[in-house]
Amino acid sequence: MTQSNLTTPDKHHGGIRTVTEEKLMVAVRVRPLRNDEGPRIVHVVSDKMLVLEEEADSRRDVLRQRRLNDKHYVYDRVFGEDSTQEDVYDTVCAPLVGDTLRGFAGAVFAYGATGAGKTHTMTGLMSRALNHLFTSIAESEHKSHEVKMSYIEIYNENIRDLLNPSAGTLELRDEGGSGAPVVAGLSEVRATSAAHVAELLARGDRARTAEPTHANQHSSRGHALLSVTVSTEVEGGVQRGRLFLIDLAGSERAGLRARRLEGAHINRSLLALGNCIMALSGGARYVNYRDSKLTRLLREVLGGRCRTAMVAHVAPGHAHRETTRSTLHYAQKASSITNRVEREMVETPMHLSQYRTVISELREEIARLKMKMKDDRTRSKEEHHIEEEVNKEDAAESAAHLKSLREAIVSTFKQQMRLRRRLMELDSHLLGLALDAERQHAAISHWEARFNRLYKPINMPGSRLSTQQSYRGGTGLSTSSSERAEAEVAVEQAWAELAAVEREQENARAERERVERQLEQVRLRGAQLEQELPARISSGPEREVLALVCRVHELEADKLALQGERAARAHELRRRDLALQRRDAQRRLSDEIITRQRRTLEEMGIGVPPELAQLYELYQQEIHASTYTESNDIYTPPYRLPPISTSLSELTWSESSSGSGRGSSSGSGGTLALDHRLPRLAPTPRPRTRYSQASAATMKRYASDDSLVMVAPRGGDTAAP
Ligand SMILES: Nc1ncnc2c1ncn2[C@@H]1O[C@H](COP(=O)(O)OP(=O)(O)OP(=O)(O)O)[C@@H](O)[C@H]1O
Repeated sequence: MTQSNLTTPDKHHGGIRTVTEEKLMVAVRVRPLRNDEGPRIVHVVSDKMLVLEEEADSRRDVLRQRRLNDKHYVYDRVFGEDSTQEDVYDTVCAPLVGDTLRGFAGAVFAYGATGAGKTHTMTGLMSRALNHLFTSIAESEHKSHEVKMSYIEIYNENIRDLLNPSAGTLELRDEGGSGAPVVAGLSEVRATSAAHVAELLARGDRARTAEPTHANQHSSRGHALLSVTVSTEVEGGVQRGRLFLIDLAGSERAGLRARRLEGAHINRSLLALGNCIMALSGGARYVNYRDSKLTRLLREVLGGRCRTAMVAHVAPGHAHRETTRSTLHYAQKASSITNRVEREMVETPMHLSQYRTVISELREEIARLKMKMKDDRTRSKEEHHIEEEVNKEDAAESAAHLKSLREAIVSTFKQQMRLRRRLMELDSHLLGLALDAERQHAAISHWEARFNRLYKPINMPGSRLSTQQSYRGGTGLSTSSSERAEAEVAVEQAWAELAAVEREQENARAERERVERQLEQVRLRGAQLEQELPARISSGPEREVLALVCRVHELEADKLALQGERAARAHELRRRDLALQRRDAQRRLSDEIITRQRRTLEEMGIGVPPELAQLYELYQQEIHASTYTESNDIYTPPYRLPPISTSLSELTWSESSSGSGRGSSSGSGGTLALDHRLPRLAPTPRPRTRYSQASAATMKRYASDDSLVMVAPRGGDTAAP
């Protein structure tokens, strides 16, 4: 990454912020030649140059013509076939890890055709980068680092959470203001050690979509994006560094029918990426990132404040000439992209009410100080000449004392601000922890709902032992062993996370109490010092100093007000996301309960009481109305209540069934036949939006899922027993 420029004052933090303009670092890695790829056409000439052999136009003077046609490419770095994973890591990635710890954003992305070696490189980089990160943290003087990671896959333009694959497809939302899109509902896992990270990565890699292609037996069919965030408490806020490691899917020409859609999506997103690279390299003022989810997500990496490295991959054999040429061309274009790299310093997000309290306290302080100045001015007019006479000999001593008093006031004010800030950080941290805990509870409930379904001995919710045992001991439902294993891992992980969160909550509360006590002491001291002021202030310059202190208070209050609004918005978004997830989980659970109840009624041959039938119908309509809207961008339910089989709707509720202890009563005996039929469902409307299309597909899936379809009893038009 070639650096140029410049250092600017950091308005927000009173310090110096370094802003550098840097070119994207471009490296090319050539993987070893395989037997089935024809002769070698790529030759690494030096660690910065390679040559692509071109075909001669005629058979005469082949050698000479080749030499003329051969194309030389120069990059920041070229890795030959015998390069090791360490070589690539040390050159490309290691510097970015150091930057991440210092609050910068860095990214490495692997580009190239299918089978060219992207995943090979990125797997090596990911594990090395995270190990390096934890080693550096252990050696660092700052002990307040927090590492969080998320891992997603974009496959067929759908975003999946590789650390929580059961969450389904996630939405990409544009967050107002910052411009950086947000993946709603994405799990950010707190990573505690290198071993923990290795386990998370392995889990994520297993969840990736891979299939054989003509060029690669284990081809990754989606783009994988690993994001690691390191937050470090520093004076004045939290410094946040981010590292993105991106393994792009490889384009492929094969026309296999089954892979056409997938290929189209991969090519579309890579084309969009290529277009962005071309636009950025040409210095275009407008770059269209919106053509694919990949480019929307990579906006920051390509044209933002990120220090970025691209590792282009090529296969050296003749069979891949066209794709190799195209990769080398894009890589060359990419080397002229420049990013404006900045250290990211974020004020810890805090709840608005916390800001309000501090702001009103500051304003009170300002008002009090102003009063003092006024009082003093009045008094000094009246008493000025007397004071001058009486204290002439003490003037020098008084000035020195006043100076130290002023310094003590400013210093206690600074201490107060630092402690208040710390308090707000801790409150915010506690809020975040509460959200984390909720998230873990939601994950546990999710698996409970899937595995402990309804007709088994009920475990007390929240009981760790019972939940964990239920996965080991069996639930009595037929679930595959791989699903059970997945559940077991997920639940254990969630409980472990929850325990860590609870420990952290205890620590944060203890720390909060300590800071609160300190703050009280400092405030008392400040109040005592201010008591001395009216009697002491006698000169214009001293009054000016006091006015300045007021101004500092005012500015601090305004700044906090702005931060408060921003933080409140971010917090509200997070809260809504979580609420949506929970509603969705509750809805799914209700659907499941209703479906199973109806199925049981049917299997046992019990008719449906009319009131219940009406409720079923209302529920069905309600679900339909709330999920079937034309522009429902925010909430796409992954499940729909399955359609009720027509024959079931013709079941009647029979009074006579009460004799066998199954039915319930109303009216006179006998079959209530047609008057109390289960209401028919409203006809399924034609899908109009992509969401409703997805829902229609989901309905279809339900209909073909044996475990969920309700089958009416054989024979007979009505099923009354
Ligand atoms: N530098 C290398 N040294 C040794 N083997 C390599 C190297 N690069 C790639 N390979 C091997 O080549 C094969 C294809 O590599 P890989 O899966 O990384 O390709 P890819 O570019 O990620 O392909 P796709 O886009 O289809 O996922 C793998 O078997 C991998 O182990």
